This record gives sequence, C-alpha cells and structure tokens, in this order.
Amino acid sequence: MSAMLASVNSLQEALFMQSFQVDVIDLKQPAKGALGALAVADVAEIVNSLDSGRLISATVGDLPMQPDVLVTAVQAMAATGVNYVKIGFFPADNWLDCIHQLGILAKQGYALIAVLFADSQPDLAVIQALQQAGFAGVMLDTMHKNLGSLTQHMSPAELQAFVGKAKAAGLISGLAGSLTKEDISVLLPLRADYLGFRGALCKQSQRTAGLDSQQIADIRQRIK
Ligand SMILES: O=C[C@H](O)COP(=O)(O)O
Repeated sequence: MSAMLASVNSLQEALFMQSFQVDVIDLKQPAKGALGALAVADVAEIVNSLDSGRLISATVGDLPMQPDVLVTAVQAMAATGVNYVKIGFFPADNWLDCIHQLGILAKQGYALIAVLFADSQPDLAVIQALQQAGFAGVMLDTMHKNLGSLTQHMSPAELQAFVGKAKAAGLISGLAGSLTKEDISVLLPLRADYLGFRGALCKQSQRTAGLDSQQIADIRQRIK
C-alpha cells in the first residue's frame, strides 16, 4: 500500500493537515514554482510544532543545477530537522556532477530525495547513479502544473518501470504531479512508497489556493 504525502505552505496548513493523519507532511511554497521552497526559519518552526515522529519532507526550491548552490541549500534545509530534503532535477547536462556533490552529503547521513519531472522526459538510468551516491529516494513529479497530471505524461507501464527500478535500487519511490483523485486507483496497484498531492487537496483544485477539508478527507479515504 502506498502512503500519502501532502504538501503544505505554512504552519497553519501543516497543523491542519496533521489532523488528517497523512503519512508525510511536505513543506513547500507552490506559489514559488513546482518545488518552491519555504523559508528555512518557517520550516524550522513547523518542524518544532508538529507531533514528534511525524514524517516531514521539505523542498529546496526550483534551483539551478549548480552543485554548490544545491549543496548549500540542502545543508540549510536539513538543519531544520526535516526527515527528507527533496531536490528537483531540472533539465541540465550536469546531473552526474550534482549527484556526486550531493552524494557527499548523503554519505554524511543527509536523507535526500531526487525529484525527476515526468514532463521533461527524464532518463531513468539516473536511478542507478542516485543509488550509488547514497540517495534515500527518488520520485516523479511534474514541472508544468497546467499540462495535466502525471498519468497524462507517462503510461502505467512506464510508471511501473520507474517504481520497479527505484525498488530494485533500494530507493524510496514516490509518484506525484497534479494527481487527481481519479488517478489514485490507477496508481495504487503500482505500489510506490507514496503518492504526493497538493493541487487536489485545495479549493477548486488550485494548488495556490487554500486547503479544502473535504478534498483532503476524500483522498485520505481512498489511500487508506
Ligand atoms: O510532492 C507533491 C507535490 O506537492 C504535488 O503537487 P501537485 O499535486 O500540485 O502537483
């Protein structure tokens, strides 16, 4: 069974989401992009306010693929005490260099999740490099939030292949990207470790709008 990850953008949203017993609370600022980041100080406050033992992830933002920029951002975000730091792998020709530098942090104990974007046709061969570098996990998301859900960019067979490769590499696997409640029955059989949501949890399914309790309860019910 897959777990449920829910993205929230403030302490108020995080506390509200916690009341629905979601498995992973993901801290990000959707208004700042696909993986827009919250301020490190805000993340630290949220980490200190949620129940201990609650799994928390945070993104470092839509950053350029520059190893030094990524390493600095990851160190700052990890210092807040989040369980996982998510790093977007945007189209660039130096992924292996970035993975190598981030791998130095991974080997020091940082729990890193690489985010690949289904709408940019990522080369899944990178999963092997992520494993060798010591990443904790890999997930699929979408970069362009107005171009449909993950299931419109990759077929069930392609998504199954992604999950299979991640599992074979011993990595946590996640699926996200404008997922709708209708996507859930398609994705659950793939047995990813978690399914991630933001837009579908919000009013009018707008990821920058406020959370909608009925939507959250509905999705929580479908994943339980
Ligand atoms: O990590 C999960 C994402 O926050 C998903 O956001 P989205 O559903 O708006 O694409």
